[in-house]
Amino acid sequence: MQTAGVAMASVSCVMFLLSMLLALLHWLLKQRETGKQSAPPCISGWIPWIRASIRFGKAPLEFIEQARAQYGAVFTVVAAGKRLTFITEEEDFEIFFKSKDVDFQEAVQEAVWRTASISRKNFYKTHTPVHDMLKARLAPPRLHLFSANLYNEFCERLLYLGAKGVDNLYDLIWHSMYPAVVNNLFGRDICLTNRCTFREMEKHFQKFDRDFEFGSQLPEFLLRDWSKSKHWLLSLFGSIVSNAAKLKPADDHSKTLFQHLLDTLNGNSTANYSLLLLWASQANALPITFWTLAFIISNPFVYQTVMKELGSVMDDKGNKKIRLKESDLQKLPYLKCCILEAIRLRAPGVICRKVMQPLKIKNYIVPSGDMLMLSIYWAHRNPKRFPDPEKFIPERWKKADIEKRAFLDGFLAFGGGRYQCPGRWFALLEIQMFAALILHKYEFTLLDPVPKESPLHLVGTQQPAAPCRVEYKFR
Ligand code: HEM
Repeated sequence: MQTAGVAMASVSCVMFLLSMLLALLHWLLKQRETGKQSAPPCISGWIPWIRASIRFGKAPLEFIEQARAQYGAVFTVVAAGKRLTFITEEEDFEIFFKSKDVDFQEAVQEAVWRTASISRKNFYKTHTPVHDMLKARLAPPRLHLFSANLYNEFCERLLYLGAKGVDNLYDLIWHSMYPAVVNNLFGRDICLTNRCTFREMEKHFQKFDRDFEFGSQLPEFLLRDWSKSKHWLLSLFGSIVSNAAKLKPADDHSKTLFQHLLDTLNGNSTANYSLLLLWASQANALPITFWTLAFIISNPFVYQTVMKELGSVMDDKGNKKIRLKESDLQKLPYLKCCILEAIRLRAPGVICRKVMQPLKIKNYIVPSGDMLMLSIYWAHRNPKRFPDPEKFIPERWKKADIEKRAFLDGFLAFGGGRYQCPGRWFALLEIQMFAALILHKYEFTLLDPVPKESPLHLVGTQQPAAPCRVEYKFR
């Protein structure tokens, strides 16, 4: 009787376990089915994975557009083991900038560690205060604190160009603009910007900038040259930081942006953040200045219109010392339209956020852990927003209220949301001031066609794919 009872109990126990197992199996199958249905199309698989990675790595910008045409508005690329989910339609961009289920800091933290050796702990402690300080210090009401000094720095650098010459336009901009802006933000000659020591710093910074994207993703031992330049720059900033601490002015208005950065960091990762600030302030603004000047000089009607406008604000002898204040720049709206149009055409390849909770986009569920990617470069080629999108048409910006610092709808070059680019107003100031001064002082002739943009990089604005020589002489 007892044994029969035990046997019955064991059978029902087994039955119970079996039914639980079946239920679990059924649930798993269902999950797989719904998962399959709802995740965005994924470009992966064994052979295609390698092929996708290689194609993606060789010309990532083109790859995004081809994948969109083939797979639709939302798709995932598995590249170098990471899931990157792209959204390409404007109606989905609000989720990217505003959803609480996506995160900026989680998206960039690893890249910040790889490029500037800022630990996760230090990053979370300091990132938001640094961002807020930069946003406040570089806000429009404070730009006049930079402009007089920036003007003097630019004038001095332009003296080195002499009365005439031939040069690659990109190099010419680099050598004139980079030391001037670094002096302006960090303090005069504090970052080796005097003529003798500048070349070494320039060499390391250019190497750091060129492979920044790879450095942000790969271990350093795979990028020996890049790593050498990174550590050279970090150790340079190590000594700059300790010197700067001794020279700190007490008055708030006399401090450079760099000194405000040191105050905010209070000893945490100071050299590391200084390197990131140097990179963020140069990596996009310099190529955009190149494109602005190249587009203007190569287009006779635009060039003439810009020069007419400049003539109405500055005296017409380029080699005389003229003054140009921040308020004068407001009298140059056409030049500003040219800059904004150049930024539209050469906007950053992608920006990203990390998905923290499964995210519904269209009929798909994007799994947590994915990187959500938005290509500003392609968003700026939406013909509904920007008719004839590939053409350089400064006139399209007449519709924007430039005086009130409003951009055109659909223009996203500076990102958006909580961590939008804090340097955007300073960027527009420096590019406009530099372009006004150099165009007023020199007459330019292009010796090469305007090059195409390099398809290699996704992070930041595009660099020219080939040299572009110009001849310049005093007006
Ligand atoms: C035309 C020039 C520039 C362009 C197109 C540009 C664009 C951008 C973009 C797209 C982002 C990412 C925003 C996001 O993900 O939503 C960014 C971030 C940033 N930009 Fe700019 N930028 C420019 C110039 C500058 C300048 C001149 C500075 C400094 C003086 C600067 C400082 C920064 C910093 C510090 C960040 C990181 C913000 C953070 O981590 O919180 N940028 N920029």
